[in-house]
Amino acid sequence: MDYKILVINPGSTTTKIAIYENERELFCETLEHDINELERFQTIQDQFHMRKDMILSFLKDKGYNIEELSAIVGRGGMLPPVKSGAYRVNNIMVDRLKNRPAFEHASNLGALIAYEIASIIDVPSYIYDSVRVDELTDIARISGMPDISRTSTNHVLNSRAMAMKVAKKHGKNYNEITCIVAHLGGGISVNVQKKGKMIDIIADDEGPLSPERAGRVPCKALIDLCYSGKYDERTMHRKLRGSGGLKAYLNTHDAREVEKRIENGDKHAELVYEAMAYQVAKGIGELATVVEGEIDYIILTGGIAYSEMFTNWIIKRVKFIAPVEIMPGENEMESLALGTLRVLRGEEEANEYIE
Ligand SMILES: Nc1ncnc2c1ncn2[C@@H]1O[C@H](COP(=O)(O)OP(=O)(O)O)[C@@H](O)[C@H]1O
Ligand SMILES: CCCC(=O)OP(=O)(O)O
Repeated sequence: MDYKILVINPGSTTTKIAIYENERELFCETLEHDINELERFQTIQDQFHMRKDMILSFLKDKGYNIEELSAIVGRGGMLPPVKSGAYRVNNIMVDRLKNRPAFEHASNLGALIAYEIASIIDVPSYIYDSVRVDELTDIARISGMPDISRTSTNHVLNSRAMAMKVAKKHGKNYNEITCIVAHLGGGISVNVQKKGKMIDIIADDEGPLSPERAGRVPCKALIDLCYSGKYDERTMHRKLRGSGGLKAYLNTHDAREVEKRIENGDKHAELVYEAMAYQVAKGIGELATVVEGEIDYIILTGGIAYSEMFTNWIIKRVKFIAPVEIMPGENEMESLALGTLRVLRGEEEANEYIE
């Protein structure tokens, strides 16, 4: 039986869409959203109709009939912690993402738009390997402050897909290997996957600085800044996510632009950019202790993994731990499609979302 799957992946300034017929990609398109147009909306949630309508008109203009779709999958958003794999989108998930997401993020729209379009044509909608997959061990949850329990938010979809690819490349089963994956994109996350489970992570506000995020910063100074009266809450959040990291130090979140400056002799750019690699390497070292150094592969993936300059800085610091595999780019659209295909074929069961 043939299946056609529409994949929806909303990012901060783009919505990527693709249609897969079984394993074959029929097309993949990035719909760009004008930054001035996005600023018209108070919240990301308010962009729902604009993004959904844009997808539907794109499909219509290109002659794709949505009635032919077997299922729709969206990138999973900021839910309370969930399991890995697929979830069928239901009313409870929709209510959570619309009204009480863990925090605002463009990916919250993935499930919502998938559900809305799927209900027009009466097919199922799913999310797969949500950013909120949480398989941390009990010991990893202790933060040092009883009011704050550690939880997991990271680039699960691409990180798991790359780990599976590397396992396959070496003729091994994903569930047999232990690896550390660093996703090097606009946001950076590092995670350790032991025999199919992502048992600890270093990401986001606990992680390395990244093109648009501050990462882990000294807490006492951060508290002082929050109460300094200089910045409101929204601005402080933006300093951590959106306008932190390379953007704050160098006024660009494009790693390629930073590399051009370094090639032209900009020593400050070099210091900050190498600090980002240094922090990624430190994160890998830290997670290596979680599995007592027993690691089969370290995997570098995401857009910045295309850069030899950047990956070489990491490799020189971590190659004593395990062999390093470079898997540049991200595999999110294919991973969403293939995960859904396994569900449609009955090779994998979708979880039911409950709270
Ligand atoms: N060839 C390259 N060399 C260095 N950096 C790159 C290259 N290609 C893309 N990047 C950087 O990758 C980052 C985006 O990574 P990507 O994984 O595509 O995004 P995201 O995780 O934000 O969806 C940007 O900082 C971009 O400049
Ligand atoms: C670290 C959680 C996932 C995430 O932030 O995704 P983006 O980098 O795509 O925003």
